[in-house]
Amino acid sequence: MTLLRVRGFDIHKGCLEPARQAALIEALRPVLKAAPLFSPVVPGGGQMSVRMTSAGKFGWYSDASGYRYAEAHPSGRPWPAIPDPVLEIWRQLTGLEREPECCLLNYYGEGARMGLHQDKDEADFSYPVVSISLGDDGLFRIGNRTRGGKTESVWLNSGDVVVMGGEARLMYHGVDRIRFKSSRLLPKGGRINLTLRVVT
Ligand SMILES: O=C(O)CCC(=O)C(=O)O
Ligand SMILES: [Fe+2]
Repeated sequence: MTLLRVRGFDIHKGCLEPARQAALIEALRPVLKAAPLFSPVVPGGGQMSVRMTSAGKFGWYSDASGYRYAEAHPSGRPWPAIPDPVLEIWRQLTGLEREPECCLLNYYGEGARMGLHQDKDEADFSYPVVSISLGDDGLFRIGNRTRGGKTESVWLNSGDVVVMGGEARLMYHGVDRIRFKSSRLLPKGGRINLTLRVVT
């Protein structure tokens, strides 16, 4: 495991060994069953190429009227609890007493991407966002605190964990593309990214 620091983003390469990655996928199965993936509509009216769901008290949600945290899945059912092996990573890397209230699960299938954005729907930016990559490689792009300017990119591989805290907390970031089927963790291919967030 090596720590790479890019513009304040702490990138823990190879943080999770293969057995731990497989255990995480197992722990996520019941989450996906209770709260199936959906494709959010964005305020402009388009649909995200990433499919998503959440675990925790709050889930991230978007429709034509905007982005927000919601207390229920679009089905109307509450979000399932954040699995313990996921919380364990938060505790290990942040050392914080406070626990995340949202685990957003993004699934990137072939061709999916996520445009540059800031994570700013949370109330307190002094808490970091912890991002866990599983499955196919994803090209993560890091920008600045404001839109535009030079960016830097780094490939995130299965088992990498990024801590976005401090100066990085409000910096633009996104995923340009994935290398579909570069990993065998997910039988059908694709990339799962989990982001752990303190919301309120
Ligand atoms: O997929 C990733 O690595 C980043 C996801 C992300 O930035 C987000 O969900 O806000
Ligand atoms: Fe983000």
